Amino acid sequence: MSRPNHAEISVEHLTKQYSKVRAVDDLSFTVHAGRVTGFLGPNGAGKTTALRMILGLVTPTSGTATIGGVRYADLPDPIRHVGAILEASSAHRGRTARNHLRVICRASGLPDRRADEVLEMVGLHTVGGRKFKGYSLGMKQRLGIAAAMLGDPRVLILDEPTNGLDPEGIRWMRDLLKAFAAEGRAVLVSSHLLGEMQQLADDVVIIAAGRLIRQGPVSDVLGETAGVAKVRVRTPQPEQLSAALRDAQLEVSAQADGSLQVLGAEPAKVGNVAFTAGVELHELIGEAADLERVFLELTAGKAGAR
Ligand SMILES: Nc1ncnc2c1ncn2[C@@H]1O[C@H](COP(=O)(O)OP(=O)(O)OP(=O)(O)O)[C@@H](O)[C@H]1O
Repeated sequence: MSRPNHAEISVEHLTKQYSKVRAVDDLSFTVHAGRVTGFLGPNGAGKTTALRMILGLVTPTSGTATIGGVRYADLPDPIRHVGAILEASSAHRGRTARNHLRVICRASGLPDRRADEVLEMVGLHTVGGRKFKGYSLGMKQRLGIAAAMLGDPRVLILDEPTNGLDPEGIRWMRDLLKAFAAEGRAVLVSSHLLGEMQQLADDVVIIAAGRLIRQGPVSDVLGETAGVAKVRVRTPQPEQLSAALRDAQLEVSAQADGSLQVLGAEPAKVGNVAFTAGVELHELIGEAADLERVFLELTAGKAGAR
């Protein structure tokens, strides 16, 4: 067997049974180096439990989670391999951000200057001397990322990192994580915000009720459910067009605003059907399947919270 990439996360048959709840159920997936992997599932799906098992904070009932082939607990110098944020960063309220990071540096055998380097990376260098208690939630999130990056890790694991960030902060986070992955590192980021993942992730792992629903490149997962692609079309001859579209085996429904919605077709197909039927079009808009709808479709009937 070839040795796994040192930044690859491999989850195999991971299961966590609490007394009554099976929080994670025979879950297997791989997080590849050089890619951002979105870990998606409704609230209570088991994301946090799975991440905590990868980080050695929760003991699995069965199964394994390894990073570069090694369990987290067996990594010789974990801060240099894996950076993680499990919740908005917390620090001593009266301590400055810079001192907070320096404390971690000293405890981990890293040079003090590393604190300033990561503050610069996350755009907090001008406020590094301010006390933590004055930090906004967005600044705390940035500080959390700074702390996760101290050891220049090959792997970054983040649980809902955009919670509390404003749109500018979300864009910043997205660019940072993409740049991190582009350097050949692995990024695993959980979220229940699907639209956000669509813009951030290269791959997705979708779970519900502790079980794997889908995994793969975002484009494949969206493509698989191309049937949920929608086209909105406006015409002065809606009856004629509806009939022609149904003849072409497409699903059509009239909308309250007078337009028609066609499911499972590309705009070109709808345009072609209209042209062949001699129907005039005033509007033709394709709406790509978004992750939100794919997600609802894939997890239908599989409640997240148990
Ligand atoms: N320590 C625990 N003891 C008992 N049950 C737990 C424990 N931790 C989690 N659970 C249960 O396991 C299930 C999965 O929880 P988990 O927090 O992993 O989900 P999640 O996908 O991260 O959800 P959220 O997005 O809401 O954080 C839930 O039903 C939760 O109540």
